Amino acid sequence: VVQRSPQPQPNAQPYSPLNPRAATPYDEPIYRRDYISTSEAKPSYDYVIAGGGLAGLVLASRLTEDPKVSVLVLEAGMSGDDVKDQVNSPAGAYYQSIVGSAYDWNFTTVPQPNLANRRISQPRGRILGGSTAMNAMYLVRPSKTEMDTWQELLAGDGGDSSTASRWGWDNLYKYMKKAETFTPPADSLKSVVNITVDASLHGSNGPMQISYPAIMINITANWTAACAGAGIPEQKSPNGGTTLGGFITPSSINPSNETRSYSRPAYIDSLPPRSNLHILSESTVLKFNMQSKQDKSGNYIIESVEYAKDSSQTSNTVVKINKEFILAAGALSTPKILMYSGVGPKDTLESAGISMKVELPGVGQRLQDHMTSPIVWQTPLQTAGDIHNSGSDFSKSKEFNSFINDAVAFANASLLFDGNQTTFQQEIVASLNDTMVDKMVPSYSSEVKAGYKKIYNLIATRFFDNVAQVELLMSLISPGVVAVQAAIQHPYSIGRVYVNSTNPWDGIIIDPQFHSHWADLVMMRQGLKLVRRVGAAYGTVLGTELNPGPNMQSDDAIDAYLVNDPSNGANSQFHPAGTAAMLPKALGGVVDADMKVYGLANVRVVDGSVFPFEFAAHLASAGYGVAEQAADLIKAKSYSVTSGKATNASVASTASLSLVALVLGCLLTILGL
Ligand SMILES: Cc1cc2nc3c(=O)[nH]c(=O)nc-3n(C[C@H](O)[C@H](O)[C@H](O)COP(=O)(O)OP(=O)(O)OC[C@H]3O[C@@H](n4cnc5c(N)ncnc54)[C@H](O)[C@@H]3O)c2cc1C
Repeated sequence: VVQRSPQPQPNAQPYSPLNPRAATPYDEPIYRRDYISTSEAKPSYDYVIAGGGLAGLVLASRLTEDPKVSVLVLEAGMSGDDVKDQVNSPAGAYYQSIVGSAYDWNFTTVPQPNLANRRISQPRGRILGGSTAMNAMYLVRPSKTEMDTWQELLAGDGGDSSTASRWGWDNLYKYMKKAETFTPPADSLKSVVNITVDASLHGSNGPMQISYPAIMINITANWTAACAGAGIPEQKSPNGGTTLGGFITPSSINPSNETRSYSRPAYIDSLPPRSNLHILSESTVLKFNMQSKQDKSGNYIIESVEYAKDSSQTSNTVVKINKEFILAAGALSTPKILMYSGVGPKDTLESAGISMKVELPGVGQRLQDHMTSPIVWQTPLQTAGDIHNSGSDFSKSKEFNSFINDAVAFANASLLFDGNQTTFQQEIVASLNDTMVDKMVPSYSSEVKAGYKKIYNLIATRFFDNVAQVELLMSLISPGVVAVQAAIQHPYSIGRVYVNSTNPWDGIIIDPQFHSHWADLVMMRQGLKLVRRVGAAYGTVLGTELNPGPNMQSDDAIDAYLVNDPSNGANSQFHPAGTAAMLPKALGGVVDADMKVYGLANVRVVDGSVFPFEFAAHLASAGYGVAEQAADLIKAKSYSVTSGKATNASVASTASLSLVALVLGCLLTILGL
């Protein structure tokens, strides 16, 4: 085990708003005063946010920087105070995980026909902090090519080219950096493990702490060399616009106390009390209510939101909206709230018996996820799992509890096919036709289908070699074994989430249609072959291959393993996205570049639902960037239910200045001056 020298503790200092250098004051009850009980909730707020997860807490924190603005966060899950030690410990993500507990929504998909009818597990955080309280803490950004493609998609097909650039690389990168404070690894780690660091690619003054664990397992030392041995070049500038290559990625770890840095400690617990911010846990948002009339632009105005503690509550609690309602319930739950409020695809709402207010066919569509599967070897060397199982003093130390997997590599199609990818690519491009699209896309809408076709072509051409198709991740969490996963990054399969009742307490139906496009299985199979090449380059550090096993060499055998094996075959990497995509409406979009839901005057979606396609990255960094930018957009211009229009912040302040001038003028006249 390589250990880093002790980190300097931050000097005792008063907590200023979002002081990024402050250790988390998690244990100091004084900082809990933003959390209220149901009876303390006010009848109305300027902004009501559904979901206190990644995006919801970023928004709550940023919007209440203005003391004149009032915000209520409604979080379905519990606060998490009872499990804070489990959540705070990075290694706790493996050894005392809240996945599968009452703090998890414990979603599963419907049986997936192309995966031997397996139901695929989809954990999601049901706790303040959302999925950032249970995630694996990898900090990996999407690539410039992907972000700039998002911008391009927003600018065409009737989109707005003047606002599209917000979602291109330059701007989103600025906001991803705004969210973070980066601390480089200690020299003692760098001298053993090849970690390439360019601090200029990271933020230096944001609430999220981005760093490295205090210890790394020796096997990690050979990661980049083994990748190079398999033909994957080292990525020397990870997270700065390109991801292709092998590297040790930073994690969302607070190095001052070796704890998980996630949206709650970073954005809320580090705040001084704010009387304008109310956070209500154990409060599930069920639906929103809109006025019967449309405004001048033809959009419906939302006037209230209904929520309840649980299904035994006899009538829902209603809170009024002064300005806007923001959906931040995550990619699997945000579309559910839209649908139960009467906004969504006509056929879904009709068959569920929900009265349709706004037809928006893209709601719940475009569901995609990264699928992953490992090769597992025995190893004679010590793993984190061995240390954990030993029960030694070291296994209980703060240093060991900071352990987290962080060796990754991103490979494009030429690497996966050893330079022979052209035929595969041509077949993918050639297989796109209307018959295939009608079969693949579970929607009646020509707009949703147009979006699928356009993005499919971009993935099959522009992304094919310039952007990673597969991520490799090394895991050392189990005793006696090393696992390296291959996770497909740009699936061609597409699915949906939908509802089939009028009762919002009924579960969401999740059908990603995994592997419904033949190319996804081929890409995963090639990924596993590349993993074996990395394993071979590792040499004697890795012993016998346990899974799928040395006998499974043919394409058919690997495919069968991926399809059938319940625990090691293809499973979710837990990155669902796209169900309220930010795209032009003509491409099946649900929100515009302002994050406003088409057809609604004052509802925005700010969470992983808005990503228009899967990025070749873990999704949290992009999520923080999106939420940071959303806060600025809302601060600059937001809707007022009273005035019935959106007001520009500078116009608002000019208006209030004019009012002051008018009052002063009247006073002076009255006084005869
Ligand atoms: C097990 C796991 C491991 C992961 N590992 C990584 C990783 O290593 N790196 C990475 O970058 N990403 C990782 N991710 C993904 C990342 O955490 C998510 O992409 C990110 O948290 C999504 O942010 P969000 O704001 O969209 O949703 P969330 O963070 O999930 O927040 C949504 C919140 O809304 C609440 N909510 C839902 N419905 C309602 C309702 N009706 N009313 C009120 N509240 C509601 C939820 O309880 C939750 O708190 C992982 C995810 C999981 C589950």
